[in-house]
Amino acid sequence: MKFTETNLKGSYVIDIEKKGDNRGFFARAFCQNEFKKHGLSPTIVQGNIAFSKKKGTMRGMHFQYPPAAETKLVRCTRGKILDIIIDLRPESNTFLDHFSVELSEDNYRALYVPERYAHGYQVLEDNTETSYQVGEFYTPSTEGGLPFDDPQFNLSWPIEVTELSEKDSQWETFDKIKDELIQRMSI
Ligand SMILES: Cc1cn([C@H]2C[C@H](O)[C@@H](COP(=O)(O)OP(=O)(O)O[C@H]3O[C@@H](C)C(=O)[C@@H](O)[C@H]3O)O2)c(=O)[nH]c1=O
Repeated sequence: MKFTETNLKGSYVIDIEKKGDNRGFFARAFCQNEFKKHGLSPTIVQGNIAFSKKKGTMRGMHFQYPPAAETKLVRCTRGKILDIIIDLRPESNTFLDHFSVELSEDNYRALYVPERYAHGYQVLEDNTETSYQVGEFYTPSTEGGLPFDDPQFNLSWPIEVTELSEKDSQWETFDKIKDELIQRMSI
């Protein structure tokens, strides 16, 4: 696996290294030892699949507050997404900066999202499937979110938004939750 740290410390784009033969290829997609060597948490407690029917569908921006903050290892196993993360660690030099990357069935790319980051993505093709492993149990009582179009972040989504959950249409903007977020994200 090839680990490339993004502009946001601790978050990584992970590419596979294919071993091809007459049948196709083989590639390692996760390894506890390699994760540890690069300083990534190797803990996985749940694995999730999300299927989105329609191009333009938006999911995010989501996070869990400590003590249930979670790492995510995100992959797009069918179709294509534009994935964006926002650094919500108050002590970080890149607090409130974001990073975006395209993940697709063709590029086999994964994104490792550290704890205390917001995460979201837009689906770029019909019938897109994401598959991701998380480092903490789903804990709805600690769930938080920000609007995908929060003016604070000026995120650049490539296409028109066609579908959004009710929950994701109701997150308060960063401006409104700033104090609470900084307090709860401080460790
Ligand atoms: C995330 C999650 C949801 N659910 C349930 C709650 C609800 O009934 C249904 C759909 O949940 P949501 O609307 O939150 O699903 P979704 O909007 O796809 O949520 C996901 O979005 C991306 C961007 C992330 O980063 C993920 O961590 C996760 O928050 O599934 C679980 O049972 N376990 C889980 O881990």
